Amino acid sequence: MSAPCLLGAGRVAALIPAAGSGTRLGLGPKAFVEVAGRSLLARSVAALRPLVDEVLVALPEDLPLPADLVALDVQAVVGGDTRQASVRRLLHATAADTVLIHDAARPFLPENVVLDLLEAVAETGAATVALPVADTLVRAGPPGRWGELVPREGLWAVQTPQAFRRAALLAAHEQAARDGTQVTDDASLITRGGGQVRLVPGDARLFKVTTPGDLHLAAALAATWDAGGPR
Ligand SMILES: Nc1ccn([C@@H]2O[C@H](COP(=O)(O)OP(=O)(O)OP(=O)(O)O)[C@@H](O)[C@H]2O)c(=O)n1
Ligand SMILES: C[C@](O)(CO)[C@H](O)COP(=O)(O)O
Repeated sequence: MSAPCLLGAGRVAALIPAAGSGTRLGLGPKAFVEVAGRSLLARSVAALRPLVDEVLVALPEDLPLPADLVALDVQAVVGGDTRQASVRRLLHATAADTVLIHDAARPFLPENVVLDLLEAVAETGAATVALPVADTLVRAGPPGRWGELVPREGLWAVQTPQAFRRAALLAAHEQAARDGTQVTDDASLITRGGGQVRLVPGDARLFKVTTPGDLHLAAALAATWDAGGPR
């Protein structure tokens, strides 16, 4: 029996938005960028495939599914103009009970984080991985100048994966499409409709590869990760 079934989440689909253009990284479609010989997308898929019943990825329109993913039994859909649009297309392409949404751009995903998230979604219907903020926070004033201190108490930085009952997230996306709401993650859509979202402690290694500096960090981490270091 699969991990999701054991945890009571029903049939689980991992939905991976991977259709971004990677503007901030500047190396072309980001999900296809390689770290230590393996793409960000392949790393994210490999982390999730053993833990879920199906995997769907949203790709840029002109790019086929890489050959190494076909072997992993992955379905592809064409993504949209925004992350939100890509996730909406993925939601329409599955009939799973529970969906786990994970950025292709977060390639180092520890198994215990996924299992904690699946347990939480089975209990609550909506949960996201996140980390308590550890730095002092400031809102900038004039460009490049300290403006106002933001108390960090109670603040968490939201990561992925996030997990939801598919029907609830699909309804939230359809509502957002009707009223033109644009948000940067899926948990926000649930809370806009009055829903509760459980925060599940994440992992520093789940950082999102966004800028060139992150790629150096990813290469360093891959050396221990690929050698089977602690997950
Ligand atoms: N139209 C889009 C935009 C983003 N994504 C995906 O959403 C995740 C988070 O997006 P982000 O890190 O912003 O990636 P990019 O949009 O590629 O980066 P940038 O904003 O620098 O262009 C990534 O896995 C990305 O591929 C997507 O599926 N469809
Ligand atoms: C979903 C997300 O990774 C949670 O932190 C984030 O909001 C994505 O933002 P992006 O600007 O699309 O990278």
